[in-house]
Amino acid sequence: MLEFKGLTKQFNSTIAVKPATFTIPDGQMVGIIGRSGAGKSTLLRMINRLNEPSGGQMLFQGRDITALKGRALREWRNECAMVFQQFNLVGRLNVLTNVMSGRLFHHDFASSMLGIFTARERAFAIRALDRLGMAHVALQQTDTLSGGQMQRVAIARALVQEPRVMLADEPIASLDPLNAKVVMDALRAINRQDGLTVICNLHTLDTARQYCDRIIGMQDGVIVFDGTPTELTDRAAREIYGAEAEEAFSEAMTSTALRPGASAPAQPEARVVN
Ligand SMILES: Nc1ncnc2c1ncn2[C@@H]1O[C@H](COP(=O)(O)OP(=O)(O)OP(=O)(O)O)[C@@H](O)[C@H]1O
Repeated sequence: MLEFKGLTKQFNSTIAVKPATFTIPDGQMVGIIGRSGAGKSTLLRMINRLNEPSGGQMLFQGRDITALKGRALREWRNECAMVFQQFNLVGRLNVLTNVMSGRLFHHDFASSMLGIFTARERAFAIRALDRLGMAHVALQQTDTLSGGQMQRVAIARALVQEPRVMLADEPIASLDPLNAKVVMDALRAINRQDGLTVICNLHTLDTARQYCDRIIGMQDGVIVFDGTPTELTDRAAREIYGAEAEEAFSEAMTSTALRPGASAPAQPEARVVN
């Protein structure tokens, strides 16, 4: 369980995230939505401490994440795998090497510099690629792949970290609707099959509605909505998006091709924040 207790972030005069208090139970798939600048990325990046909180506390299974330093902090970052909008892969390396780089935390400096991985790690990486339908390109140079394929490789790399939480910062923002569906299906399969908590920032309203158990809506650094997709009425969504509502709604219309797999979403704890 991830607990946020008055977690806040200020950049100079901008309060990007105002004190946020909420809990994410293990195994939930959470979508964070809101207009540009609402604080979504800052909130997500505080979880793995890529953004250092300015105040408040964050606990994972009762352990204070905000207090971690040195190796303990690196270990937490390894447990908290992250996928990014721009994939963050090394294009000139082959796919398998990119995936195995997810194991670097488990290596000493010398073996990581030399790129020495065990046979077990290679097999693990191939299995992760296979889960994402990408094992056939394991030895291909990464920059020859399409965006959707690259994001699947990035997810495979995140998986070999053996994470306890998966963070995804706009994972489908650079993809066409078909690839976006493949990537969201993969994230949801991982969530359902492994019971892994997945927290993702999403621009597309109906993607959040279709794939997430729970939606958190942010506006000007404040969580203004926290509930299930069915509780996120059009009226509530318009309030979250404000002046950008029409854009969010038209994106929803153009992405109706996104239909997740058949399994029904688990019922999360839900609450509407006014
Ligand atoms: N490193 C930074 N330095 C200064 N201000 C920042 C920094 N990062 C974010 N901000 C500010 O914090 C606020 C929240 O930004 P954030 O990127 O979290 O929003 P967002 O909802 O993720 O937006 P988008 O959807 O456009 O990515 C914005 O006003 C932004 O300008």
